[in-house]
Amino acid sequence: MDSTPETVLYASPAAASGPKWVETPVAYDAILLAGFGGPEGQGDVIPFLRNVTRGRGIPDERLEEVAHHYRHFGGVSPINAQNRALKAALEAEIARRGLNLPVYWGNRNWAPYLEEAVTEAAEAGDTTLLAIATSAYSSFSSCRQYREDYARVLEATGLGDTVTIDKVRQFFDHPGFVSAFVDGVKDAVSTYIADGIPAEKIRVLFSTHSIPTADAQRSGPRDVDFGEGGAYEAQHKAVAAYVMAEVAAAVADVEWELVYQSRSGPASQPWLEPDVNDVIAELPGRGAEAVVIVPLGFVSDHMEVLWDLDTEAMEAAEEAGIRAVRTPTPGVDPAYVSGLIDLVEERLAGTPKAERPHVTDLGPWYDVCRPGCCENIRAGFKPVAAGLRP
Ligand SMILES: CC1=C(CCC(=O)O)c2cc3nc(cc4[nH]c(cc5[nH]c(cc1n2)c(C)c5CCC(=O)O)c(CCC(=O)O)c4C)C(CCC(=O)O)=C3C
Ligand SMILES: [Fe+2]
Repeated sequence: MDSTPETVLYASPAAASGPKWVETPVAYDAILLAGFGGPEGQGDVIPFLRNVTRGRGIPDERLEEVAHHYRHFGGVSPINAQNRALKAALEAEIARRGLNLPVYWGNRNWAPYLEEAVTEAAEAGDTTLLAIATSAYSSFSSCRQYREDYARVLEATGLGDTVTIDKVRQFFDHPGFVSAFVDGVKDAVSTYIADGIPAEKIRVLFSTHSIPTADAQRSGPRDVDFGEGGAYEAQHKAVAAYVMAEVAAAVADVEWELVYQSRSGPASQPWLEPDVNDVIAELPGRGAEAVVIVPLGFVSDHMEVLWDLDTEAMEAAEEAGIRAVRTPTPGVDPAYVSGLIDLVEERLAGTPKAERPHVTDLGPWYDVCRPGCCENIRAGFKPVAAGLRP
């Protein structure tokens, strides 16, 4: 493993002194909505995949192999349209609350890029930015990689001395994020029961993106032991347990498990398991007649949801001969949108940790990532923004 020490470039004054929770108000000028990005036509697919795998020199022939699900949908990922809708919904909520906070939207891997968003903000005189990434949990891919990209963009634009970028806490257990999942599972279980399927024959599968086990172990702060799957797995399990307790109180007690999807990378490298489709195939043998698939790791219906769940997992359920339904992602659900603005307001107000909403014992999560948090086994440490100076 690369043992280069972490460099935190561009830590804001709020993050420089050392609290894990920023309890002093910070007068942010604007929100930076940071998305993953996706192609919007067949011609975009390979250049997009080159961006996703930047710096790893993967030949185009290999990229074409992972392009098939984009090709199937005409080369268009739904993710940019979803982020446009989210930006509009956030702006409406900000206006409703009478706040003065422009929202600049940019992606890590496709236009509009983060570079453009940060440049536009700086030109408007908005230099103290609070980032909301469309990613709820802790891991390299869902947290640190965004922070590396903020640093890369500040470096590339030469705005490192002018612009600071902080981030809202990972919001996996914020009630606004969790609400759509609770409602979705309640509805799905009630519908099955109304159709005459007893609760004992229903299984709920919470599905999230698989990641290399080495990354999972390093997810979250280094100085806390979250067990073998790191903070990433612990966060998903805690949220799923919360959702199922709500379902048990309102509808019925149903068995559940956490499963993984969208594995990539070489077969020799261990990734988190079990795979959603393998578990679905086993369900009839375990006495299940119906399955509820919950896209717990995803904020909107992007390609991983449409392809890996709505296409592949649904096929697996059909082959297994069981009923299956996929519950909604937060998308632009009003509870989610308003929860994201609550996350911004707690930073503007410096709300004490004890007053911050969270539905699991793991939260509320840190405003400022600790040094070494969410390390990536493959790349070691690249410079990051939104961190605590080590
Ligand atoms: C944890 C996680 C999230 C959730 C957090 C978040 O939302 O950020 C996420 C989101 C997404 N991942 C996406 C797409 C891709 N992810 C890839 C590759 C990878 N993802 C990984 C993990 C995650 N990924 C990992 C460990 C890899 C392999 C190593 C690497 O390459 O870093 C590849 C390369 C090809 C391949 O390996 O399959 C693609 C094309 C899209 C866009 C979808 C759309 O277009 O609608 C989104 C939202
Ligand atoms: Fe991914």
